[in-house]
Amino acid sequence: MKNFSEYIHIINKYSPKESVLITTIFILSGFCPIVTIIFVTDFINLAFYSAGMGTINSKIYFDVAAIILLYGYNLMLPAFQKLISEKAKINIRKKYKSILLEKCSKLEYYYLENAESWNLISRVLDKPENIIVGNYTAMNQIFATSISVIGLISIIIAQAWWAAIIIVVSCVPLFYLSIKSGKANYKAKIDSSELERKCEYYSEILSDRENVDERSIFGFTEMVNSEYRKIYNKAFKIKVSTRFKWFIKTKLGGVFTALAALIVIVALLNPLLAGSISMGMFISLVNAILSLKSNLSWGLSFQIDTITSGIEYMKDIKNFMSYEERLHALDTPVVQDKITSIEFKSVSFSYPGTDTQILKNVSFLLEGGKQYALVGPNGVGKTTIIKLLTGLYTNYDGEILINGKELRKYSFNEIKGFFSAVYQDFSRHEFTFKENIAIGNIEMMNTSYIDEAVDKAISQIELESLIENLPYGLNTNLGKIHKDGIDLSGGEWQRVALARAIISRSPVRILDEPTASLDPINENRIYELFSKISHDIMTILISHRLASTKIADEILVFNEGKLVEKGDFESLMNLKGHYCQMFEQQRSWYQ
Ligand SMILES: Nc1ncnc2c1ncn2[C@@H]1O[C@H](COP(=O)(O)OP(=O)(O)OP(=O)(O)O)[C@@H](O)[C@H]1O
Repeated sequence: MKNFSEYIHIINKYSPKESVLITTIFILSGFCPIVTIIFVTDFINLAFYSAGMGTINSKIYFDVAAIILLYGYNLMLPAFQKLISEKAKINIRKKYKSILLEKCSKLEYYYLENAESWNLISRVLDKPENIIVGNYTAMNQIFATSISVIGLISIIIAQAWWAAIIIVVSCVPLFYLSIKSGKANYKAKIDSSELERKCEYYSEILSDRENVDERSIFGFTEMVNSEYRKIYNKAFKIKVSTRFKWFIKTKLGGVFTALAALIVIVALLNPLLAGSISMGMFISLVNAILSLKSNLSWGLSFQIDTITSGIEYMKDIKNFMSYEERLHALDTPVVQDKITSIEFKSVSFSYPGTDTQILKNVSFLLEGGKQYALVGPNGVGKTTIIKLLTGLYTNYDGEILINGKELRKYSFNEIKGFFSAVYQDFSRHEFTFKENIAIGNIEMMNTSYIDEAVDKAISQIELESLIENLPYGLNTNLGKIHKDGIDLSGGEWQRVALARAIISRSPVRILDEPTASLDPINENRIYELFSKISHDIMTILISHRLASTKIADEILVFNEGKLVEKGDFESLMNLKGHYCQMFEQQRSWYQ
């Protein structure tokens, strides 16, 4: 019931005018059948009377006008209601969906990496406006039908009370089946949503510009296409077979209601023959019962079904809203002036919901102003260390100290203030060239200092010649969504990401495979530039190209979640351990 009223609360809050209009329309339409009975009865009685008298009673014109108005209202109702519902949907999309999106961006990181919670998040964010307005409309429709049924039953009770009971009782199986159907349909939606997301992914592979080269060179279009069709059919079957099964069941339930309506119509013949109801009343009651029957057996089951699914959706929303948030997740980073040390003390870590220990009792000390490199084979936990360090996961054992203070004692925006980063899958923002760099320093972005800072970052990463060739210089839109957008090469995008990291005032720079898209000459140049501008800054570089780690003050070598070696290049080479072996192997490629 609480979930049920939540819809009313949401629409009242975010689209109050439309909610009042929708309710008014439906209340009026609920009274329509009863008022129609009154006028149709009067009209038929007057028609019979006029025929008997041989003269038309002028009151009949008033009845005709009222009946035309009522029919007109019923005719216009769907279009009018659709118009208002669309407006309500726009409001909900604008106001309520942005609340859901904001919640999403505040969530603890593990919800985004966990498949189950990610499925729920996708369901919740999938067009909430349609579900919310659809449910509110269905509720009002049921309210309107209830008004009509109560009105009709009150009239019928006066003629034959047992007939009214038959109508009410005949609705029970329909109600029951509709509720079951709504639950089953929502469950089918949950089951099919994961498959639908896979379909979306396959369709992206088939249509994205980014995938076009691989698609044509490997010729996997048909393979992906057939996989897409297979999964689409599976999802379609889950949804359609459930819908079909429950459609048949609810329609069978509707047969009860139809039979009951016929029994009541036959039963009303008695009072008609006994003269206790007029011919006008009989005809208009039959008319009303028939239209109510189709309303009950077709409309009502659909509305109950919608509401039951909607209640399940509201449970999802509640679960989503109860997901833990990261405090200060949306706050701008607190500028941190300096870093003196970062220390991992016996840190062990497993990703939430998994048993595998990714980091095993890892300890090391990093000092401010120095350059560090984390190296090791794939999957040994290098990026995981960065995730812990930047506060994305806090469920580790041991201690992580930043400037001597345990990381969990900092607020999230304080932690963010320590770091700037260039990740392996760095972002390619569809903004202008200048904005792509400037967002690295949000605090400064809207001040007059930003132009100077952007220019400095551009010159430090030596991007001037690239900008000279752009049609609007720094104001050129980058990416594909803008009509005049210019796409950059992978290496050029990566250098823009590096400039973004440089403009940030944070004292620790994380470079996770930052030069993977650069040619060797540019890569070398970038590391030289970085070391030149990084005197009072700590740099943490993750790289598989071991030549690039030579410049680091200290190299930390990881294997199977453990720190196995550390030292500068010379000492690690002399040690002739893991690092030396990997380095020699890479060197042999070039000989
Ligand atoms: N969200 C997650 N949930 C569960 N396991 C994860 C998650 N993210 C990463 N892992 C696992 O943690 C291990 C370490 O991953 P990590 O990305 O830290 O390795 P890495 O050393 O950076 O590897 P690479 O050099 O390939 O980038 C991997 O086995 C990976 O499968």
